[in-house]
Amino acid sequence: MTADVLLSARDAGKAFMHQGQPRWACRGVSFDLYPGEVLAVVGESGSGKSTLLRLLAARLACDQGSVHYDLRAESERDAAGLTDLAMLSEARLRWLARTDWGFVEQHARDGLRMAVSGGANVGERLMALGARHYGKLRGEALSWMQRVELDTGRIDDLPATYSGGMQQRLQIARNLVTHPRLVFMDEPTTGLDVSVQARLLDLLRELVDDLQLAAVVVTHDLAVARLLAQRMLVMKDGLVVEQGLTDRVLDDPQHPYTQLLVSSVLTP
Ligand SMILES: Nc1ncnc2c1ncn2[C@@H]1O[C@H](COP(=O)(O)OP(=O)(O)OP(=O)(O)O)[C@@H](O)[C@H]1O
Repeated sequence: MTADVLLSARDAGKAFMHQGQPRWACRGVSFDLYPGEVLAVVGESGSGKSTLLRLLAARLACDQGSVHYDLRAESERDAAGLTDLAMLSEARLRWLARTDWGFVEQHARDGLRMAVSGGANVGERLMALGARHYGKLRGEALSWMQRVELDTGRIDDLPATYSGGMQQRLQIARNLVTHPRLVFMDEPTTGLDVSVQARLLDLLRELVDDLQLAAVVVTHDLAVARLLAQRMLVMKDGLVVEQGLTDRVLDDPQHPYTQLLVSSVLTP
């Protein structure tokens, strides 16, 4: 591990009980993610992508190996550097998840608070950081709504009245308002209309560039990986079968499974 690494997985794995026996959903995953870098995790349904993402975001505990995160910039008093997430208290992990990390769910309603307005959804994470000034919170919410191209006139509306694409934009604003260093995304554009998807992907790419965000993006869509990620992991049956620079993996796939994935997209 080098000093620059932001997130590091070492032999990470998770098993679930299946018919009385542990069955590995993912195992032996190792990689380093650097600040500002986007990593895509691709593979077919059931290959273990979402489980891996949940391990990385400490929503699940590893049954094998470990995940480490660079805590240094998280607070002035912390000079711990790369820290095993398993060593952090629940409260500390919650704090990380609300401030230094974002998590964009596939279904926006899983990542939004549906009972409060769009503006409150954005302001809430700032309140977790201690912001209390109503005017400033509203100003930040307005500015983030503009940034993700939402109609600011909808600030007081409940998210349920937003379209699917708008809800996803709101979820993104809610996650980015605290300027996290790392964002986890689980199929962020899946299920949206193709034209909505394309614009949302462009927006995500712009935000990632502008904010110098590091991100781990789970997707079954190689085009999403191509557009957003500099590096990618290919998963099959819970194992990483290939990893490398996105262009290299997609243009010159080495593993037969990656070759199949790539050719299935190219072949009409
Ligand atoms: N909570 C759970 N309990 C039991 N088994 C689980 C659980 N979560 C996932 N699994 C199993 O782990 C394996 C990997 O699932 P996972 O959801 O990580 O795959 P995925 O690649 O994200 O698939 P999808 O794209 O369909 O979400 C599957 O066999 C799944 O049934």
